[in-house]
Amino acid sequence: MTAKTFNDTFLKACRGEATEHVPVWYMRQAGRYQPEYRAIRAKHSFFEMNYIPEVCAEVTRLPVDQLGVDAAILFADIMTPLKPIGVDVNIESGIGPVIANPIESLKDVERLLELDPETHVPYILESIKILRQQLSVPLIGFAGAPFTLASYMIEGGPSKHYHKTKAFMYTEPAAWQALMEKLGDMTITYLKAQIKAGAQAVQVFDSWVGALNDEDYREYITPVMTRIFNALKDTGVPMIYFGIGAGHLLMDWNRLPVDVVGLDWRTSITTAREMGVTKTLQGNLDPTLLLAPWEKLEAKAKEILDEGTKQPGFIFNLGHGVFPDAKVETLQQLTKFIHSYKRDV
Ligand SMILES: Cc1c2[nH]c(c1CCC(=O)O)Cc1[nH]c(c(CCC(=O)O)c1C)Cc1[nH]c(c(CCC(=O)O)c1C)Cc1[nH]c(c(C)c1CCC(=O)O)C2
Repeated sequence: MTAKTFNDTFLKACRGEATEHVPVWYMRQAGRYQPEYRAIRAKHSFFEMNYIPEVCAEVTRLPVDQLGVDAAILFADIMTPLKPIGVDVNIESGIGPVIANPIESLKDVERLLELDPETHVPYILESIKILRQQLSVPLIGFAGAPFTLASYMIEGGPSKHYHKTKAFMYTEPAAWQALMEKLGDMTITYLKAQIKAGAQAVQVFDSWVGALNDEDYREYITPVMTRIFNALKDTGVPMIYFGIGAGHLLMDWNRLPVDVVGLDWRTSITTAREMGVTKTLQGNLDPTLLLAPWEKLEAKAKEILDEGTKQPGFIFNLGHGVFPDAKVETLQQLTKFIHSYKRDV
């Protein structure tokens, strides 16, 4: 087997450098829309797929081989490191994470263990090492951000309005502070361990932080996010920060010591630039468009490419994860289209 040359387009774009083609990867690029994934998932629970490094590596590679994307993202979940520190979480198909022992008080926060990656998540580190031997594209490591993790830990599962989470934040400030500190420490330790094992970029998912207004974001979240990104800066590995419905927070994000901002589909690239966002951008096709006629999908993808490539260093992605009813062929066609895109000058 001859080793393919390493495709570093994604890493160059993260650093804001010009690239030969626009790099692309998709959030939730490994998942139920793939028949091969469904076949493996039929044999294992979600966490079992995490625990067996060969399975984890196989599922991580699936979309790279099948779609030809420019980066792989480790197959795990934002909940993966919470289980060994004392969160009784399960991933239920079609629902998401469900937690049997939600956090209700400072005592519950104090009960959480400190993450020791070598003993708590050795299988994650092993999967990364295996993948680095096999991949010819960069491997993205990731973690959930404190607010988003806390929302599951407090609500006990998915939520619409995060009212328990926000009520806890407002009424139990000391417990909230302690929780943010613990989750901040955990995120730093976990991502440092992933980087040491070989992750070449990291994405921090703050999917639900858009539930906060900008003042609350600054008071309750900016300190912990600043601490996380500052602690990882010395690794030299590009850092991406992503959230949904967070257009009103973009200027706060632009001030964080992070390299790349991930946009959802609600805020166009042009709007973000007009607001004053100067960071490298990643995004932001509405994943529902994967279900639309090709012409409509292509037109929107072209618009995003035209806007994104106005400055060097742009990464194409979806504005949120691939849905289970998307078609592999559509993602293949989209990837080809992005790779063949040339900017009209
Ligand atoms: C909020 C969040 C979670 N998990 C994640 C986030 C942040 C990104 C986002 O906002 O989507 C992150 C995540 N989850 C998963 C990955 C793996 C890598 C990849 O993107 O391919 C990543 C990066 C696998 C997964 N995580 C999950 C699946 C589906 C599991 C299955 O097969 O049943 C996958 C492939 C489960 C999960 N876990 C979570 C949800 C909302 C769900 C989906 C529920 C469902 O649709 O069934 C929590």
